[in-house]
Amino acid sequence: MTFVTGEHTTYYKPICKSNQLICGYGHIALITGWTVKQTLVKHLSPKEFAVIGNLYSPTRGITPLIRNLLANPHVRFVVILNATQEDKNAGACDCLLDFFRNGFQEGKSDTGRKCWLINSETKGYIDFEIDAKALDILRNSIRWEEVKTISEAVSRVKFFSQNKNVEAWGNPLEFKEVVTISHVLPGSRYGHRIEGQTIAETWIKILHKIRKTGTIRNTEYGEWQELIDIMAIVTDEPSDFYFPEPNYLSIERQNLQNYIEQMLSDLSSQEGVEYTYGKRLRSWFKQDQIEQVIKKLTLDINSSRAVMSLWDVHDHEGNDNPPCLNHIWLRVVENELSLTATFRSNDMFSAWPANAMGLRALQQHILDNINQRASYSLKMGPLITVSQSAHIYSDCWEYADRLIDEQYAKICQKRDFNDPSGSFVITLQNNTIIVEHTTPGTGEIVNCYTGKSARKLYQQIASNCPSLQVEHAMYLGTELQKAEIALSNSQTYLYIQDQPLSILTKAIKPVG
Ligand SMILES: O=c1ccn([C@H]2C[C@H](O)[C@@H](COP(=O)(O)O)O2)c(=O)[nH]1
Repeated sequence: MTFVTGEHTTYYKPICKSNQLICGYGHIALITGWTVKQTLVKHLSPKEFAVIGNLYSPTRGITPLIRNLLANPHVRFVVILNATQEDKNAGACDCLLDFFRNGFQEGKSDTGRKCWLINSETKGYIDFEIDAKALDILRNSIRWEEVKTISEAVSRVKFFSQNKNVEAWGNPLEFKEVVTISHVLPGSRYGHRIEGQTIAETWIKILHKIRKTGTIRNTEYGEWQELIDIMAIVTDEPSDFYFPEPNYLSIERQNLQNYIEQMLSDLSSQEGVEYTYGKRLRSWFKQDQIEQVIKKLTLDINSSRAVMSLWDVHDHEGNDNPPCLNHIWLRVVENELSLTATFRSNDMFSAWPANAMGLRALQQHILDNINQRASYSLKMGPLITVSQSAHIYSDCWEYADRLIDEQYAKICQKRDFNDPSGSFVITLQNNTIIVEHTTPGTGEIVNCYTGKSARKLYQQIASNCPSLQVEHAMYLGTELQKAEIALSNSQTYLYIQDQPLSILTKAIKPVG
């Protein structure tokens, strides 16, 4: 069946991401890349376009776009607005253009999933469940055009919309979607502490934590899995940033410098470009807040007032894109400068690695300036992010799960046993279990527990040291149980910490 859309009666019916799209009655899809779509819709009437939508990511955004185009065969024109620096960084519009220009081939995603790979310098994926023939029909049936400015986009849409009697290329097509099922384990919802040496390592731990115990909920953007208040502590990110090889992060090294500039500089705002954090920090409140905190700490290194605010009370009124990063605080302790940043809402898969790297660069900038101006030799302390709604969108669950499968076990294997809560030395003396609690590193004794029952001892230790690392606590439990067995069978067993229980030979059996 074919039908004629010249009368503008066919309403666009998205099958994916419907709440993120502005739909109309025309036969032109306007893809705005990273430009805010509201800046275009105000220049157009719903008769002139079929749909207006953003395209952010070449690996995750092109598939839903294509599914929607296949389900709406009356769309015969695509105008792609490839205008901003973010578009250049993400490469999604370039990759979509390459899909139309160069096609696709069978391949694998970075996480090993079979998919259609777009023939492009930018990695772009299309779900393998979509029939290749249908993709070719789409490529041959749609006229596409790249534009570089908002006004050009508007005028091309208006121009194409003058075409009357445009025929649909065929019947609507829909293809199966592979749904990633989540098995959520029980766990507390509020307040989580995650620590890692690098942003890459901390990220995997964050993904693991959210995927295992996060609450699945519906939002205006579709489904996501969320924990509330994740505090992520990155202790040792190197100054030139660690990118794993091959890079599994959701940011590429070549895009980092540009992101850092958006965090540190007051880039002049362009129509359609969302606020940048640099603008909020440098000029939004008619103050350069980065300079303010440098001056504050230079004058008083002990100040607890080194605060920067990004949330504007007016953000409640009619701002469609209020900042996710809201508050930054710096603190010097024992010659280290730490930076703590609070996000009201944080996309932990797609945005957190870039957010964390930008903040780390800001921390370095502030440190360098304080050291220069006040001849201090402060060192970089940890970067701490507090993500209030810490979420992973459902379309990233599959990627996140594969990454967790590949990386999480490796990270757990290379853990050290330096529990900041200290260590425990267990011995048997005078028919009693002695447990000495020592400081990490120097091994000074800070407490001593004595008794005959493993359970009573671990209960005392647990109540005194509630922040023991999980594996350390489990280890202590097994050691204490071994000590109790040896104590109640002192003629048979010898207890030595970290050794298997050994059976006493006659020669070394204790007397009496
Ligand atoms: O620096 C940023 C900017 C945006 N987001 C994500 C968080 C949310 O997923 C979405 C913003 O949605 P609202 O909370 O503004 O509705 O973008 C971030 O994680 N970091």
